[in-house]
Amino acid sequence: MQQTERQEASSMQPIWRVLGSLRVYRWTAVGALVSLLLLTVASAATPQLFRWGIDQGIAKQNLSIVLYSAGWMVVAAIARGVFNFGQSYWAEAASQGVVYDLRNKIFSKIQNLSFSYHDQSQTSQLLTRVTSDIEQIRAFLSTSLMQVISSVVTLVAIAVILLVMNWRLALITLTVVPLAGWLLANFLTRNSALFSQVQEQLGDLNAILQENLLGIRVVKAFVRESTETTRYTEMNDALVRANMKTIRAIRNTFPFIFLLSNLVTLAVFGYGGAEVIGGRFSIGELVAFNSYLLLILQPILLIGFAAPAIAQAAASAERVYEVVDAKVEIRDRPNAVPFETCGGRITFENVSFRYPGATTEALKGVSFETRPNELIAVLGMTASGKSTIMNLIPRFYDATAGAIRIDGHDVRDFTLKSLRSRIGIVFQETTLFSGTLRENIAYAKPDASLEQVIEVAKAAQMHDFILGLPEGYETIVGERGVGLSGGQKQRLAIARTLLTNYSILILDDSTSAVDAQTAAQIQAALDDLMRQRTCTSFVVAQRISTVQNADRIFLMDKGRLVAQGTHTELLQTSQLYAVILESQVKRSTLSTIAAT
Ligand SMILES: Nc1ncnc2c1ncn2[C@@H]1O[C@H](COP(=O)(O)OP(=O)(O)OP(=O)(O)O)[C@@H](O)[C@H]1O
Repeated sequence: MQQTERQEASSMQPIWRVLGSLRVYRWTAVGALVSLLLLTVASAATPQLFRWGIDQGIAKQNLSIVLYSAGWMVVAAIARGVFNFGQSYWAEAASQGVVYDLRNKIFSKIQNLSFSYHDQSQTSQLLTRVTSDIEQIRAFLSTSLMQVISSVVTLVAIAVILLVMNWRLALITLTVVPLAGWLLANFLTRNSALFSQVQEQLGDLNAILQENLLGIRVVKAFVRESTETTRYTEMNDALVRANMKTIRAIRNTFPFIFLLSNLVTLAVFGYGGAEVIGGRFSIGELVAFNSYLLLILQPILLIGFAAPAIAQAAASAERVYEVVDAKVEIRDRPNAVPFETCGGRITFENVSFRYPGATTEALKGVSFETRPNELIAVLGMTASGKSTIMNLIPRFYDATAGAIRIDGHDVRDFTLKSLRSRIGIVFQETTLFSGTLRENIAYAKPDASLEQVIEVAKAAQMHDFILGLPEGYETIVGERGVGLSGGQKQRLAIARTLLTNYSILILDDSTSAVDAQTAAQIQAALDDLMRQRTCTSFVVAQRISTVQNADRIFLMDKGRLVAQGTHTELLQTSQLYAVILESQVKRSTLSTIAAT
């Protein structure tokens, strides 16, 4: 029992937190609340006007009172309209304010979350949180919350009025309240899990859609359209089934509430009619009583409809706060200092690393030190840990054991912003943003002049291609660079990085999709830049030309740094190097033949 109470309390906790965020918009919320109270007064006054019109006007054949009461009824109706508008307007304004803040908060949190969080969370689930979960919260604040407050106020006001008018009849009427309340409470306790399930399934459905949109080319290439459609349809069916379950639950509860109200109407009419015949109650009072009976049912139903929405909003709020509260694993240390000058001494001290959730280590006891202005090529079989080394230098992840230092300072002692802005990295996979080619190249430096953009595009062997386009640098590229070849995207990514204020440059297999000749041209242009501008450069290398140009080669195997030295040295000392090189010579010869 205690445990259930605790669970309920904790499941409603996010709702209290949402309510707390109304503090920022307290005056708007107060406006909504005051309008709501005045609306209740106007509604509760109307049956009294009826009573007055019937008892003092119609029964006593006094036309002026009939007209007066009718006139006041019109005034009450206008007041209801005005206050209704006021409460909807202000409630909407407050709810929009809260979700505006929440949307911004969750977005900026997503920007700050570490790589490991994004590795483990589904993009589509995050999308659902930012869109439909936040919408549930908005609907709760603007509608359900108002419904509940208005219902409670109306119930209390009407109960008092009824008790004053005729306490016996009032007690008969008010029996409907606890009974309907009990039915509703039962309904909610039994079905709260169902409401969360609906939200989760909506997230899953979005996940399939998103995955499919991103991978639509693969789907088509492997002729998996019908399987994908079946997968989506099955999930869609499950969502409809869960939704229908909630509808069935509603269907099983609400008819009983209506039945209750009808029974009470019967009792009021029977007992009230007898009171009127006995002369203890006027007809006007009975009519007013009946009107109040209708008014008392409305709040109960409203609470009934609001309750599932509140349960859904609580589930949504919990999911939203889960992201807002997620721990940012990689952050500045309290006394972090800016990374300003780079001498070029990058040291890995017995570094081991295991990706969160992985069972094996991606790096095992890696140690090395670079010398100023060195160009390091990192070579190794696939999955040997090359990219992982690159990921640790800008602290995309922190080493599980050991330390990484730049000029003797632990990278964790630098502020993240300064560290990352001085490291230019070109990833293996390229992401472009929707916009022009120029905007994409100048992504990290939006105020770069066209000359600067052209300069880096030239270095990345991209300039001639761009000039050949009708719109040149103003050509729009899609969010994923649709319309550009893999090699063109990679070159654009290189240009984008070259425009930053880097002093350490990391090229993670970033010319893998570029033909050998162009890669050599890029390499030649980069070689100059690397030697002039950087303190140290790393190139995850696939090409012999890169390896030969490098000052030193690090050879990785199964997470270990197994050999290091110049090309000539490694040829003599490492059998693995010879094997890898041989496979690359073959690949290079094949691509040269293909190119000619
Ligand atoms: N985000 C991640 N989460 C969990 N494991 C990962 C992640 N990224 C890489 N790994 C694992 O870490 C190991 C090293 O991967 P890494 O990407 O560093 O290899 P690589 O040498 O760069 O490979 P490739 O040449 O194929 O790019 C692999 O076993 C890989 O499965």
